[in-house]
Formats: sequence, C-alpha cells, structure tokens
Amino acid sequence: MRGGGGGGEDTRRTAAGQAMVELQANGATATSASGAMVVGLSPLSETLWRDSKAMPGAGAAVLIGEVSARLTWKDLSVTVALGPGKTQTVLDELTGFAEPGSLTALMGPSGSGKSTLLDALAGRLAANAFLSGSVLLNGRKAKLSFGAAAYVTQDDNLIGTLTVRETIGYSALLRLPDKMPRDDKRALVEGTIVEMGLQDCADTVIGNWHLRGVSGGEKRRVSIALELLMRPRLLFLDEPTSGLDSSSAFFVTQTLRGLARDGRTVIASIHQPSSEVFELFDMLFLLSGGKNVYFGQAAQACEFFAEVGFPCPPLRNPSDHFLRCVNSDFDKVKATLKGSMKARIERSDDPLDKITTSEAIRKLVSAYNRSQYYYAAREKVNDIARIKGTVMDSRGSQASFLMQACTLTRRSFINMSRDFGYYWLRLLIYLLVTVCIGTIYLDVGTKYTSILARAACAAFVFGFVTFMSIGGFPSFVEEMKVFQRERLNGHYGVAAFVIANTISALPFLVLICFMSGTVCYFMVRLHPGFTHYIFFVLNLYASVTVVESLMMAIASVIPNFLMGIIIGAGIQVHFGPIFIWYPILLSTPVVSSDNKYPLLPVSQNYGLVEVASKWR
Ligand SMILES: Nc1ncnc2c1ncn2[C@@H]1O[C@H](COP(=O)(O)OP(=O)(O)OP(=O)(O)O)[C@@H](O)[C@H]1O
Repeated sequence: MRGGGGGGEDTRRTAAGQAMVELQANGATATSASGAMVVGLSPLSETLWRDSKAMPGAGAAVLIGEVSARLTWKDLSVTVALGPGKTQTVLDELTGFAEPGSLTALMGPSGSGKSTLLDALAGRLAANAFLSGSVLLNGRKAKLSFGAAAYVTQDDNLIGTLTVRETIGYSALLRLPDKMPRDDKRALVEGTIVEMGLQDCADTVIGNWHLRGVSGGEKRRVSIALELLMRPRLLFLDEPTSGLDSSSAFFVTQTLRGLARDGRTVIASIHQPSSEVFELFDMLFLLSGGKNVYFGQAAQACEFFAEVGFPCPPLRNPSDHFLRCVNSDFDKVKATLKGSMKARIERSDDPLDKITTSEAIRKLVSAYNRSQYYYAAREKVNDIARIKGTVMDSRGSQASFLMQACTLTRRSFINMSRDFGYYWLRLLIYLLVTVCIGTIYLDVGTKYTSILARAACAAFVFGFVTFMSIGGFPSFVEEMKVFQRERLNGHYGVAAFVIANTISALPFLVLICFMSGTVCYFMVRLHPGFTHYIFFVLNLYASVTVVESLMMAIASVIPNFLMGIIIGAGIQVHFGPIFIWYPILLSTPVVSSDNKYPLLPVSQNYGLVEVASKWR
C-alpha cells in the first residue's frame, strides 16, 4: 500500500488515530503499544521507537501523533521585487500538502519556481520576495525558520579535511544538549551513519583541493545526515540528486524514501529524475512558470496527462515526458529546426508536435484546475488544516554557548592543521621570504647610514608578511560557506564562530610570526635584547592579525575568491599606510650601539620618525 499522502483517504480521523493508520499503511516492522505494526523503521529509529514507548504514559499512537508534521499550503503566491516599480510573480496560487510517511517531489523545468516553493514552505524566502496565501504546519501558522524543519541545500558545504564520522560527530556536539551523555551522542552519530548507509566511508575525509575524498553521492548523504541528527519530522531538500550519476541518484532517493517511511515528511525538488527514481516518489507537484500543472500521486500523473491528451509514449521515462510537456523552451528549439528534422516533426503523430508547448501548458493548467486531483487536494488541505496538531517549535541547537565555542574551536583547529593551504603553505613562503630579506640586509649594522636600510628591511618584512595573509582567503571562503549553512540551519551563532576562529588561528599566527620574525631578527641583527626581539615579533603578530581579520570580514561580505582577493588587496594598499606603516615607523628599533650619535640613546626603542627628527 502506498504511504501517506493519497488523495482519497479517509480524512475524518483524530490526529493520533490518523497518524497511527498512516504509519500502518506504510507497512510495519515495529510493534506499537497497542499491538499495531509500524513499518520500514531503520535499526536506530526502532530503538528510538522502543525507548519512547517505554516512557510512562506515552502510548504509541500518542507518540506518533505528537511528532508528525503535516504541511499544507493554500493559494500560495510569491512575488519578487525586481527594481523600482517592477515585480515578477514567481509562484501563482499553489495549493498542496505533504504528509508524514510520504516523499513529495517538486518537479518542473528550470526557472519554474521549485526552489522558490521550497523556500516559501521552509520560511527562507529572500528579502525581496513577498508571500501571500497560507502555509500551515499541523493546522497552525508555520514558523519553520531555524531548525524546526531541516533544510538540505543544493551545495554540499562541508569541511573537506574532516572525515565523515568527524563531520557528523562535531555537528552532534554543536547541537545536542550538554547533559546528554557522550556515549548516547556517539550512538546517535553511529546510528545516523548507518541510517544513511555511510558505514563504508565513515573514516574517509570529505575531500578538498588536495585530499581525495568521498564521492558526490556520499557527500550528498553526509549533508542529509547532518540535518537528520536532530531527528526532524519535516525535511526539505533542494535538488538532492543534482550532479549525481543515476545509481547515486537512485540510492539518495531511496534513502529519502526510507526516511519518509520512518514517519517523516520529506519534500524534495528534483530536476530530471530517471524512471527508477521517479518510481520512488509518492506525491508529485509539477510546476511550469510558477503555475501548478499537476499535484497528486506520482503513479497517477501518467493517467492525468493521458486524460488531457498528452499520453506518455511507450518506453519513455514518464518524468522526461512530463517535463517535455511543460517546458516552453522546446518552442524555441522547434523554431530553430530546419530541413529533415523539421519535416520529421511535422509528420510525427505525437500530439505535442501538433501544438506549441505554451499551448500545451495552458491546456494542462486549465485541465488540472478543473480536475478531480485539484478538488481532492483542496479538500484534503482543508481537512488537514482543521486538525490542530502539535506546535513544532524550533529544534535548533540545544548545546550551550560554551560547548558550541569549544567544539567549533577544536573543529577549526583540526581543519587549519590538516589543510595545507590554510597556514602551512604560508609559513613556508614566509620563511622563504624572510630568509631572502635576511640575506639582503644581512647584519645591517648600527651605523647612521644603516638607518634607512633598517627601515627598508622593516618595510619589506611587515609588508610581505601582512600582505601574504591574502593567501588564506580561499580557505576563509570555504569555512565561511560552512558557517553560513550552519547558521541558517540554527546550529550556532556568529559570536561562537568568531571566538572559535580567533582562538584556533592564534597558535598558527604566533608560529608564523615567531618563525619568520626570528629568522629576520637574527639575520639582520636588529637591536639586540630579548624585549626588543619580543616587541618586534609581537608587532609582526599584531599586523598580521589585523589583516587576517580584514580578510575574514571581506570573506563574510564577498564570498568569492577573485573579488575578495581584489578587494582585500585594494583595501590593504590604502589601509596599510595608516594602520601598518605608521606603527612600524614609530616602533622599529633603530639605535647607534657605539653611541656615536648622542641623540640616539642605546637603551631605548626609538622610532625612525623620532630618530630622524632629532638628528636633524
Ligand atoms: N529573490 C528573487 N529575486 C528575483 N528573482 C527571483 C528571486 N527568486 C526567484 N526568482 C526568479 O524566479 C524564477 C524561479 O526561480 P527558482 O530558483 O525558484 O526556479 P527553479 O525551478 O528552482 O530553477 P532551477 O531548477 O534552475 O534551480 C526565476 O526566474 C528566478 O530568476
């Protein structure tokens, strides 16, 4: 029996009873308190199920009723502001629902509004987009932002140097309550790895530019696993199969179907599924130009298209056929055809070749708005909306601020130490540069004539070392992408990230400044004395920290390698004279050790400016 979501089901049941029946409808493996069977549960979910059953007074039906998520949207429209007085209607009066136990696929050609619909349902619309109509979760106005529902974005923004197990483990520490025992957290992580079929690659790194890591399909599953950790009942996925080969796409979709069968509500936008993948969908929401072409059981879509006069030809993938019918770009393709190709189309029996795709879309939209599928969907939406279910409050991070900051510091430190391009490469280059500068100004001396040489040496050292901080920008950008994804999903806030990043970078910056500063200091033989040496190195450290912070700030505003580096370099050129060169000029130790120039006391750190003015 097909899970959840069917249009003609009995809708007059209590919330608990309904949930019970739905899970039974999905086939059963675990036995409920009332003796009913619940199907398709993963080993971990079975354990959770049994644990929950063991809770005093928590009957199975009550439990399922409590955690289910029923999402409905009615007459939902989204309009975006494109400029002064210019707007575009991206979604036009859409109505639909998603129920526990069902996998709903949002399909449509590129630009049809799939991502916008997903964002509207998940409460993540852009600032220039305006929503009208209603979105209800368990019969109440939905407040889905920050963690009540999980949202898996199209891009896998993961830390490439961590293994799959570490990635999921750190995510667990960042979000699970502090008081939860470590063993339980570990069990949850291992359970999630098993649930997502990641056991074989659990100890493989995700991969980055210099580390060969897991495959694209495995990366997708890691992204999904991260959102599954908190056991969300509602899961949104934006094109989870894009860029995957057919077998990986099938495996990912099968995993999603398994999650749905576990009593979750899963909604995914999918671009061009294979026929095997299409068969895994329970419900299909087909869009074209922001309009609803079909919403109902995926298995009945062929019937609807045949009724309207566009039957799916034998041996053709149904999803290819639907997308061929609703993609108006085919009109442009037809217009460019010439010669034999054009003649072949004119001779064809395919009803789609007799009319333009725009006409076909108009026909399909108007047929759908008069169809039984449309009325059944509206009736179902009204029925679901009448049942006021559980309020699903935010299930963002439950870890304390301290735990988040400590975990982020550890994670960031491990990433920095494993990523050769983050600091190690820079350390090598810094050493090379300071050795070069050291050989140019080797034992520069303390005569009056060496004042300018010392100034030039300081300028080189500080200039190169600070400017080279730009080299870490690509790694900052990668880390920033992970931060943005995690922040948007409610894992932690800005303060924890900034503190963690500052602390984890500190040892590397100190190491870089001490090593390159020491090489330069002793080769050039700057003013002797431990305090002068420390002063020189700390000065270098302060300058590098300022530029590192600047590059971090730029990465947060402009997350693009080229633009960020150009802007960072541009700012440094103007910013340098004020914040870097001036302090250097005021603090570079320049002395005359033979005390030849009485205005230069040996014991003090005179700055060049002061020295020059006094000497004059
Ligand atoms: N915030 C916005 N500002 C301006 N235009 C927008 C905005 N959001 C969506 N649009 C426009 O709405 C249309 C639908 O976009 P959307 O990303 O939802 O399509 P899609 O079906 O997901 O496409 P794809 O499959 O290519 O990702 C596009 O023409 C897009 O340019």
